Amino acid sequence: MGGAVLPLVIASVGVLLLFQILLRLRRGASVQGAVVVITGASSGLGRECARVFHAAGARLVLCGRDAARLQEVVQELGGNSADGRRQTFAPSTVVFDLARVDSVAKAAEEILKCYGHVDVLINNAGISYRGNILDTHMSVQRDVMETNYFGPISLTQALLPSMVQRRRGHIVVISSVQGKIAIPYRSAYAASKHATQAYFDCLRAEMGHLGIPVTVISPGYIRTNMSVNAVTGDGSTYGVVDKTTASGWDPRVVARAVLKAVRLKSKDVVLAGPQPTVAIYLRTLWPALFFKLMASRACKEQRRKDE
Ligand SMILES: NC(=O)C1=CN([C@@H]2O[C@H](COP(=O)(O)OP(=O)(O)OC[C@H]3O[C@@H](n4cnc5c(N)ncnc54)[C@H](OP(=O)(O)O)[C@@H]3O)[C@@H](O)[C@H]2O)C=CC1
Ligand SMILES: CCCCCCCCCCCCCCCC(=O)OCC(=O)COP(=O)(O)O
Repeated sequence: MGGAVLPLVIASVGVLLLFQILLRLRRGASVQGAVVVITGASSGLGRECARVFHAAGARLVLCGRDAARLQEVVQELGGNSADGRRQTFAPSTVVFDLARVDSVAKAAEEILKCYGHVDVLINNAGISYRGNILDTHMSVQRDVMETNYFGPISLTQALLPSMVQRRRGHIVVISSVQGKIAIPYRSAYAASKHATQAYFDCLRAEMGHLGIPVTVISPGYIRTNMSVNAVTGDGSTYGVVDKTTASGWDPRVVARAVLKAVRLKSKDVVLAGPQPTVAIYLRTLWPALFFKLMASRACKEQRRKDE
């Protein structure tokens, strides 16, 4: 009896590893010719997603606030072309400000006019924040919420009816590790990402029977301009490249993971190293320790600021 245990364990581990390898090898559905809308496509992760989805043959609608910077991306990606392997398409652009929620419905109409429908909406645009709660204006808390939460959900709700009608479509949102754990001096940002996680989890459940998948992607730090563009407690721009951002993941790696998640119709994906991943589990399994660690992190950061 005892002699049979070891081979059984080895066989089980082998089957599990094989299963993992097979999971990794899955390619999922193609995005060739699919209409993919990307918000925040003018820089950072959105721009890399534009490159990756364009190369995969998607018909892109790129969104942002700055027409000139969006055009730069269009120029870089080039016009329609076809080689032996794949046809690529010149992207369209739609310019609008997600924080002006009343303008989003009109933007959605413009987006729909590009190709008549949307196959994949990637809610990527967002802004971060740096500040302590005591010194943060309520207007800043609201503004971050408008850009990161109300804007994306307005766009989603404006595009959903046409997806429901076609019984086709896919909603993706770029949240953050901070949609799963809250860290000190990020109240506005973490709150907006927690709200995002909750809304899109509800949407996934409600869209399940209609066959419209919802994917929430939660990256850790990514090497982009996000810390430079972050807003502070008084509404001014932070303007600093944080060490954590500079040493973050390469946005190309994250963009490829976004494409993979779209192809596999994944539900919830965390793209982060061991520390943030462990922190997410700790928050649920051992909250008291997690809160202690966050309090000590807050003290350390405060001391650093005081020095
Ligand atoms: N960088 C990081 O460490 C991480 C980033 N993320 C998430 O990734 C996403 C992309 O951020 P990232 O690329 O890093 O940052 P960037 O600052 O490089 O890009 C942000 C993009 O969002 C757009 N944007 C900002 N505000 C608005 C608005 N009001 N209306 C329309 N578009 C807007 C910007 O467009 P423009 O200014 O040209 O109008 C820009 O294209 C965000 O949702 C962010 O929360 C998640 C985890 C980590
Ligand atoms: C291996 C042992 C680990 C023990 C775990 C201890 C807990 C450590 C806390 C780790 C906190 C991680 C925070 C990660 C935050 C993050 O990745 O945020 C992503 C962003 O959205 C970045 O935005 P920002 O504006 O904050 O730069």
